[in-house]
Amino acid sequence: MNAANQTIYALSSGSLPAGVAVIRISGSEAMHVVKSLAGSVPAARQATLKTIRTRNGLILDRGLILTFPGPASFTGEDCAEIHIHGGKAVVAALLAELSLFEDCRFAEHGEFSRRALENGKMDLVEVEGLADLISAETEMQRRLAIEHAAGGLSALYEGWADRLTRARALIEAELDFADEDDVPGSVSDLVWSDMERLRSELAEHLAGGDFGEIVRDGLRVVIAGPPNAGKSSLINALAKREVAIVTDIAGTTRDVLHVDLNIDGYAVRLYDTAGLRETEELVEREGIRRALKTVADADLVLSLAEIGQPAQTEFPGFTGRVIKLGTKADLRAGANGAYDLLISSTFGHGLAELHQLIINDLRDRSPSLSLALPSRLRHRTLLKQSLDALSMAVSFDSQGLDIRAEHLRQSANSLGRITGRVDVEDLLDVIFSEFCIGK
Ligand SMILES: Nc1nc2c(ncn2[C@@H]2O[C@H](COP(=O)(O)OP(=O)(O)OP(=O)(O)O)[C@@H](O)[C@H]2O)c(=O)[nH]1
Ligand SMILES: [K+]
Ligand SMILES: [Mg+2]
Repeated sequence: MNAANQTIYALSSGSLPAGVAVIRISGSEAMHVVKSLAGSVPAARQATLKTIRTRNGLILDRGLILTFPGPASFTGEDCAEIHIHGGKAVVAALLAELSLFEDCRFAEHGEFSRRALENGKMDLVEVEGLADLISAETEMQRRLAIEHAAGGLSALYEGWADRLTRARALIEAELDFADEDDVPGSVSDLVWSDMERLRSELAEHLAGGDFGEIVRDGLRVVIAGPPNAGKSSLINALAKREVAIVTDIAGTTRDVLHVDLNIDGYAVRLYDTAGLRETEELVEREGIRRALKTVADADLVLSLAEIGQPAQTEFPGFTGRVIKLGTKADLRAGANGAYDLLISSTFGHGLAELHQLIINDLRDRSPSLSLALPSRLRHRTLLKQSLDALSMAVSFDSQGLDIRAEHLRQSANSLGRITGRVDVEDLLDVIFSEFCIGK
């Protein structure tokens, strides 16, 4: 039997020890394995308490067994779950026992999901959404992931692909009858006005990808400014721990450091960087080079300056938003209009207001209340291809109908590749390698 047909098993629950551990089994041998371990196969989808024994009759543990005969299972194959006590030795003993069954082996990364995809239980966007759901750490990441995992986005793409395909069919029908004089032009007009509408829907959706990626990967906020402005003190104050070294020596920070924060349910990755100044010192220069590169890749820059000093507003290669922060406000009284906000990391002043500025920035970026947004480069690339093909189809009146129909076909194909309806075999290894074992 080749590897793809073998029955697979893995620990699907989290790290051990734990109260309960769940071992999942999928494949044609699943029911045979359950019968051998538990003496009989419990009724489908009913948790049943069983004594689990080795093939020599020794008791391994007692636990719940659930069976899901295919195709009504996660993978579409015969599946079983064994819920045992989550002790390391208990789980090791059961996994060792499972390895003795013929045509059974330990699952690879994401192999359960891969089988679900191959058996048509999920499409590619749903599979990616599931991976994101499992790794979601903030509420907004969870909400975005569930849109993908639960099929919201797939339905949108399939609806659009169907619309493109129907339009192409109508255009091709018109081509077939082109010799006959009595074909009304109005069908074609209706098709093209609908395609024009679809083009703006697609463009709007694609534009939401910036925000989708920010929700999924986190907003990149970079702290920048001259040496001793208090950059490292700020990252420490926001992280509530000593992430970075703070001294009164200018040029303390050299490497780029970061912490992940959860601000109002959004993932925010905050970077501390080397102080920006002219210097001949080799290590510091390298630090500054890295700082500027990090700034260029930022979504939002916090430009720090000690109160009284001007805050830098322009950074090479960065066109996004800059928030000017006057630091060490405790040293001098009185606000100065040159800053967006005055803070004191030492005393915690202004930090709540800074949180609010970051939240406002995120809200400004959000295209809509819905999180049915593309969130990966893969989605964006294919959406862009789909949009480009559709734009070609609608915007050149002079080209032949057959060419325009071909553009419609290409546009639908690109959408089909997002959900995996159209050839994606080469992509699968990359996508599933992100998964943990047991998913
Ligand atoms: N009074 C006061 N001092 C501060 C405050 N924030 C930082 N400092 C002091 O300013 C000095 C420099 O702080 P750092 O956080 O190391 O500054 P930096 O911008 O990271 O400096 P480099 O890494 O050298 O670029 C330290 O002595 C801090 O204790 C503040 O809010 N109030
Ligand atoms: K310093
Ligand atoms: Mg520093």
